[in-house]
Amino acid sequence: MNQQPVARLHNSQYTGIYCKNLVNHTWFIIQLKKKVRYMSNQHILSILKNKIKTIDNGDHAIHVVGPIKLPVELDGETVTFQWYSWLRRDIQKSESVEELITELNNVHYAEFQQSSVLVYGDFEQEEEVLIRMHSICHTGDIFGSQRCDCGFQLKQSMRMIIANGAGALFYLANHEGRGIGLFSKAMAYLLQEEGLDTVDANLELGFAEDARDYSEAIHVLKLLRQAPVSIITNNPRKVEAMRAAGMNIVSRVPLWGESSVHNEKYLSTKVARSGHFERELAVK
Ligand SMILES: Nc1nc2c(ncn2[C@@H]2O[C@H](COP(=O)(O)OP(=O)(O)OP(=O)(O)O)[C@@H](O)[C@H]2O)c(=O)[nH]1
Repeated sequence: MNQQPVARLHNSQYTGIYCKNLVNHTWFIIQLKKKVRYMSNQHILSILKNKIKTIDNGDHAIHVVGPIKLPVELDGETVTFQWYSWLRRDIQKSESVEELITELNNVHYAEFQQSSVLVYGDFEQEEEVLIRMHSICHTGDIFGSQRCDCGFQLKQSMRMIIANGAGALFYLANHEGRGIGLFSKAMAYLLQEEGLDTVDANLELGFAEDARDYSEAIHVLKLLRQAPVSIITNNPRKVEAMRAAGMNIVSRVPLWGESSVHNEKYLSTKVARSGHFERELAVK
């Protein structure tokens, strides 16, 4: 019988070579994975980096992401806006866009609201543009509550901007209940059900009548456009705030909806106590 020569390895030799190969192989896979991850990170970064602008305000930064194409259904038609969102971060140390992106999943941003702006047409260059600084209203904008005119104003200002050919709708997420927050607004509603008006309800709860701040939105507006704008509002304080922040407001365009049994008191209190312009007054 022919005996085939068998090359035998001692166990230890065999295990040694096997381990060496395994180590080489594992090292190779790890390096490959690292490289793929690095390349994919670089790719992801290159997609996002060009779409993020940072406004450095010394103690805080405002990161603005966009434009992002947003087709919106309005009155049975699809209208395309360019959407931007922004994030304010207090600055401990200056932070690169890469660091911001890498950290995104460590911070629970869904717990905090972020604001938006919907831009229509050539907002930067067009001579006459309309803007709306819209304060978030969970009940009016989302549920269609008739206790206020917010839902109507939101949609109507979009229509007005489209009809004008260019403009921007700022949706200000930290303005709920004129700055008191949703939970407090719910309590203000309960007090209103007992006869208090909107102003007294806020005051009784220990808040200012109107605690809104427009500075962040104004920074973002200035990033998107330097030239003068017209503002859609019935609220002279918005106009004053914008002018005080150095915005050139050429005119104000009013925005009144229908009054009903549900919002009558709310609308009349705006004029009687919050200084809103009356419906009849000419545009200023
Ligand atoms: N505190 C409080 N806030 C309310 C009430 N009803 C609506 N709001 C909030 O009021 C804000 C809208 O502000 P308004 O005073 O209606 O209008 P404005 O923004 O000052 O003025 P316009 O530009 O003319 O609309 C939204 O944030 C709503 O959530 C209410 O009864 N109490």
